[in-house]
Amino acid sequence: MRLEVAGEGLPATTGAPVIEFRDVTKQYPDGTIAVDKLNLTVQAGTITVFVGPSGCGKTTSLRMVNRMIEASSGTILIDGKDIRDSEPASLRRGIGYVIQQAGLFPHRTVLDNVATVPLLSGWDKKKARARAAELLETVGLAPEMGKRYPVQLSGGQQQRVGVARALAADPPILLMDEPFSAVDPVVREDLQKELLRLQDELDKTIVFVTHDIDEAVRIGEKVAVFRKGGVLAQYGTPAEVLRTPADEFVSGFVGRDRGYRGLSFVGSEGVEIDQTATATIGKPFSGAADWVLVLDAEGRPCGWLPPGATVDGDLTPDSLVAGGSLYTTGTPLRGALDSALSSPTSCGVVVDEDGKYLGVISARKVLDLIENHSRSAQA
Ligand SMILES: Nc1ncnc2c1ncn2[C@@H]1O[C@H](COP(=O)(O)OP(=O)(O)OP(=O)(O)O)[C@@H](O)[C@H]1O
Repeated sequence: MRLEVAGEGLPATTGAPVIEFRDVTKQYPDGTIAVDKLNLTVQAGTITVFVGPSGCGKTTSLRMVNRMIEASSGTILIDGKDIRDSEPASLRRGIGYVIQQAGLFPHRTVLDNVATVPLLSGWDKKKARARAAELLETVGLAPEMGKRYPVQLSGGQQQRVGVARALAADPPILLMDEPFSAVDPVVREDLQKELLRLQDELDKTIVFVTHDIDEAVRIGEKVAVFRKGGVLAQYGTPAEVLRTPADEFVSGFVGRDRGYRGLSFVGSEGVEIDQTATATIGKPFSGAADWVLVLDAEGRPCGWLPPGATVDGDLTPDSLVAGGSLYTTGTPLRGALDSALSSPTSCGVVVDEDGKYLGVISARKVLDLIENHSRSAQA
């Protein structure tokens, strides 16, 4: 039986490889040119994102790497070796494949879904299940989820299982085709963060397809923007694509609000931090006319005390209004804006790397910095 699971086979032990597309074209039998003379190098151990509008050849490009689709002309090399010199089945042993909706087997438990690849590789059941359980933990799923069937999981959980299954053979390459597009934005952001965390640990060469530029710049170390006809419009770091779009098509695709997106790459230099009134939890406090930021004994922010709130004796967490997100100094400016906008006082709380209070930053000041930044970018 041929199972549609890429990455099947024996564990691969080589490090992260380089993938090179050299003059790769794909023309379908009906004459459609899906990919047109693609030249691109996916660097070892990076997450490279293929992004572009629908029908621009992203999926075709991705599937040519594991030979689910054969190129019409040109060459794809993995670590310098032409993929046509490997049997598709053996090639796919080193390539995990994750798709939208996870593509799990509905009649197998989650654990058995993940164990599929090791079992196919001849592992005994016990060992394969132990490996599967380990992988569920790696992708952030509780062990008891292993007993469930896919339909009993949320979309986000199913995607995690899909990732665990693709990782089961420890393939050095991971191909991910719109893996997170069927889940809601909050879960999607969680999955993106999780993928970045995983990649820190695993060091794979990952090619990730999406039509969402926000997703591309969030997770990609390199971004390849495709246009209709399978033409590569620009290939660069997210900052390069956002700051200096190669042409009208890319700047249109990246969008008018790219100034805001670009903040992800602007450091916090020039951010002025102010001080605000603070109080400490567990200590006596009688209230104040303005907002007061409450810290724990170690100096970490716990929340805000509203103006005019009276406290009878020691300050307790019950009397606090939850703060917004915290902004860690030295991280990109976008976090400062998020922090200011999510704060009940419109002042974001700035902390050091240990999470200890340093000061506050007003939304006004962040917005001024954004304006200066976009003026200098335009210049
Ligand atoms: N089997 C096929 N036969 C003919 N044309 C095809 C075939 N598969 C894809 N195409 C065409 O090739 C082009 C590229 O398709 P592809 O699926 O690679 O694009 P995509 O960028 O991944 O799109 P999407 O984001 O919508 O998935 C499209 O015009 C598509 O209609």
